[in-house]
Amino acid sequence: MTAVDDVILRVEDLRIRYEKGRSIWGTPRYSQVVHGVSFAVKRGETFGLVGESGSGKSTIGKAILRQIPIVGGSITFEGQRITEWKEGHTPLSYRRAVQVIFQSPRLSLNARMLARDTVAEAVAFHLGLKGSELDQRVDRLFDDVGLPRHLGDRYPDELSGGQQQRVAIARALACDPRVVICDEAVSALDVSTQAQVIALLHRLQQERGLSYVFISHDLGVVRNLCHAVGVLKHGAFTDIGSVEDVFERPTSQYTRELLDAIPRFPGRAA
Ligand SMILES: Nc1ncnc2c1ncn2[C@@H]1O[C@H](COP(=O)(O)OP(=O)(O)OP(=O)(O)O)[C@@H](O)[C@H]1O
Repeated sequence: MTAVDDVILRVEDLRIRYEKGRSIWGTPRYSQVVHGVSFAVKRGETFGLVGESGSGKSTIGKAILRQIPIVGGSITFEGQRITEWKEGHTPLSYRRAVQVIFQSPRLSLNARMLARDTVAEAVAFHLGLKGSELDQRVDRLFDDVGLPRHLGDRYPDELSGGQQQRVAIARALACDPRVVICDEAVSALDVSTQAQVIALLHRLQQERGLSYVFISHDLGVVRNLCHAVGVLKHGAFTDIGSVEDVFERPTSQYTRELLDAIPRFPGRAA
């Protein structure tokens, strides 16, 4: 059994709907996209959310980030029920503790800001550092994500996709988060760059004790990086459990079909 303290983030019976237009009387119409999803993310581990496009993966990520309202259920972070906070009143401490990395760093980075300034801005905002202290912290973050320091003088468009994603990771790490939501964070990268970024995420997890919610449609990648996984279909889990259980002993036909679609899996990233 999981000790309560092992769990950093708990999602219980989460239900989310989006407004889908209005009736001729002006009454809002809703479409429910997440139907009672529950899972726990352990400290220093990775929980994978997999499923086909439109199954509700990013919606769950957005709810954890408090970017969208929920209809029912709860989300608890380090014992605090964050879904009880009023909309628009997310404490800065939570926004620091839970960061996100998106699929396209090109879209998430400011095209007119140098890589170094992108990271420095986050460090200055969250940690209030200036001058040489700020410079040293930014240098360390570049080193931590394996980005040569001289690349700090480039704009996003002058960097490769993998380098851009490293800048986005360095920026996300600037405030020492405990949880990082990785929303298709490696999906846009070519296979060899993808492997390098996965190895980087794995190393950062070991070094910093980070927990990840890893959103992906790629089961091979999930098998490599995740400890536990939930397979989503139309906003509900068809399977949930340890990676070994779900991949070796899937209980639903849907998960079996997804697994059959990939021929074989490499071992876990070192
Ligand atoms: N802002 C929105 N307003 C209305 N419906 C939305 C909104 N965002 C997402 N949806 C719908 O909610 C459902 C779940 O979308 P979501 O983006 O969470 O899926 P996903 O599994 O992350 O898909 P993908 O892998 O393509 O990103 C989809 O049917 C989508 O069309």
